[in-house]
Order: sequence, then C-alpha cells, then structure tokens
Amino acid sequence: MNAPIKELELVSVTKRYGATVAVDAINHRFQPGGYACLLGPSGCGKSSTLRMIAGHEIVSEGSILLGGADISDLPPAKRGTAMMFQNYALFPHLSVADNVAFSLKMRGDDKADRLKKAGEMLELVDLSALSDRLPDQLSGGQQQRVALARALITRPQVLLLDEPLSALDPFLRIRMRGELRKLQRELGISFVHVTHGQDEALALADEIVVMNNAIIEQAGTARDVFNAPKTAFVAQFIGGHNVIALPEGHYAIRTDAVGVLQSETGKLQGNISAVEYQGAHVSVSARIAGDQEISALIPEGTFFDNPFNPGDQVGLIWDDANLHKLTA
Ligand SMILES: Nc1ncnc2c1ncn2[C@@H]1O[C@H](COP(=O)(O)OP(=O)(O)OP(=O)(O)O)[C@@H](O)[C@H]1O
Repeated sequence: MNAPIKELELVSVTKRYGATVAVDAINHRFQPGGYACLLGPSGCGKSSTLRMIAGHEIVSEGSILLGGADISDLPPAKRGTAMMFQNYALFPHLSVADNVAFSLKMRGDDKADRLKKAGEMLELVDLSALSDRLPDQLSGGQQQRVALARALITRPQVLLLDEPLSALDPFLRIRMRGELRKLQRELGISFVHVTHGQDEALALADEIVVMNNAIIEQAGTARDVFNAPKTAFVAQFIGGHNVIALPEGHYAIRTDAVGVLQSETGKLQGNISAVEYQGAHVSVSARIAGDQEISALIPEGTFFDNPFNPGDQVGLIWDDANLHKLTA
C-alpha cells in the first residue's frame, strides 16, 4: 500500500512585490490526490500563488503546509512538490532521457539508477521510443510530455502546472488535457494547474479555485462553482450565466435556464439585440430596461421552429428556483 497523499494547505498566504499585493492572505486546503485548477484573469495572482507553493517565490506572509509540515522556507527540491513550466524549460543540448534524469543527477544519484528511473518515466508518458532525441526534434505535445516526465521523476506529492496547455494548438490542447487528467488519476497525486481558461478548468478539475484581485473569490467542485456562483465576477468569468439586477438584488441565472417568448408577456420584456448560431445551440440576447442584456441559450431545433430576429419584441421567462442570489 502506498502512503496516503499529503494535504497541501495555504494559511493566510500573502505575496507582495514592493507596493503591489499580488496575493492577499489567501487560505485554502487542496483535496489530497485531487486535480485542482487555479482559475482567474491575467494579473489576479494565480502564478504567484503557484510559484510560492513551488518555492520559486518567497512567501511575504503566511505559511504553506504539506501534510501539516511548514514547507514555506524549504528549497524547491526539498518540498515534495515539482513544477512544470509554461515553456517547458527543456535543456536544448541534452537528450530527452538526460532532460528527464536531470534532477536526479543534481541530487547525485548514480548513472544506472538515473537512466532506469528516466526510462520508467518516459514509459509513463509514452515516449520511450524518443529517449535519444534532442528537444528541438520533438513536436510541441512531445516536448510537453518530456517536461511532465522531468517534473514527475522526483516522485512529488504535488505537481504544479503553470498554464501547461497554452503553447499548444487548440486540437492538441484538448488531447493533452485528456492525457493530463488520465495521468493524474493513474498517479493519484495532487495536481494544481493554473489556467485562465474556464473551459479547461471545468473539463479537468475536481476542484476549481477562482481567484480575482489577489483573493480567492470561490472554491468548490467544478459543478458547484458553475451551478452556484457566489459573486457576479465568478458568474461572469465561469461563463454561461447572466447577472441580472432585480429590485431585490443581483442574481445569476444560467443562459440555458432562460426562455424567450414571441409575445411581450413573461417576467421581463425586451428587444432582441443579437442572435448567434453556435451549432447545437443558438444564443439569443435581449436588451431589457435599465440597459441590461440577458442571453438565452436555446437548443438549435427549438430556435428554428420559432426563430427570432434582431429588433423583435420578446418576453423572457425562467423558473425562479434557477435564480442564485449573489453576495457581491
Ligand atoms: N516579479 C514581479 N515584480 C513585480 N510585480 C509582479 C511580479 N510578478 C507579478 N507581479 C504582479 O503581481 C500581480 C499578480 O501577478 P501573477 O503573475 O501572479 O498573476 P497571474 O494571475 O498569474 O497573471 P497571468 O495569467 O497574466 O500570468 C500582477 O499585478 C503582476 O503585475
């Protein structure tokens, strides 16, 4: 039996760069052995958070705990974490196998042991056949797998990934996304993956941690965050929601929970402002009083049974049970 995976915990972690507060006293316990995505817009502090966990950036205040032990002051190689960088940072003059074995060489492991372990890691990422190549003789997806093998060779408790899919073309990105998820399940260790793509986070994560302006706005399972966003920011960033100002306060409602009527009845009245064909669905937007816009995602067949055009006067309907009151 393998020892249980240790829990990674952030305790009031702050990062300052001079007068800039990049991360403001965040607290979070990552689910051990889970796939977590740190999601947020550019500049929200997600890379700083990841780099502090990895030990590539000093924590200004607070602590990072792994299995209850404070690792905040340990060097990166002694933490039980490993990082895979956005640009992979492979050594161009070293073969695939030597790149993968690099950290073992630094640690002073003997050559036979290094090559054996590098071979196992290359098998794990399905690259055994290419072990003698140089990085520039590989495709983007293959380079990424080398970077993964190189990070995993130290047998970390936590693998940290900074925008790991951003350098790949859209087709490869979706394939590698599936491979990352499969690898995480096979290894059973914790992954913390930084992304600004909500699709990527929803597709991959057991747990999504949404950051904005240096704080955690909401954390939860992908389904909880999507179905019950707590703030207007989360509702808008995660996508697929309207944020509506009603006399009683602000509410989020999923775009697929809004219906559009040809008549001017319904809960609110408006004018169709845009119709966008999206394949399986058609997105219909209507402008209502107060200069608000509400979108409805209508199944393609339903839409074409009764199509709308920009300028049409319509009524909007929904079930109030689908409204989520927002706290901010
Ligand atoms: N080395 C640095 N010196 C000064 N300010 C920095 C430094 N690194 C980051 N910052 C600032 O800290 C804030 C958070 O940056 P960080 O890179 O953590 O954000 P991010 O969410 O990862 O953004 P991105 O998606 O663009 O990488 C930003 O305002 C950024 O300008």
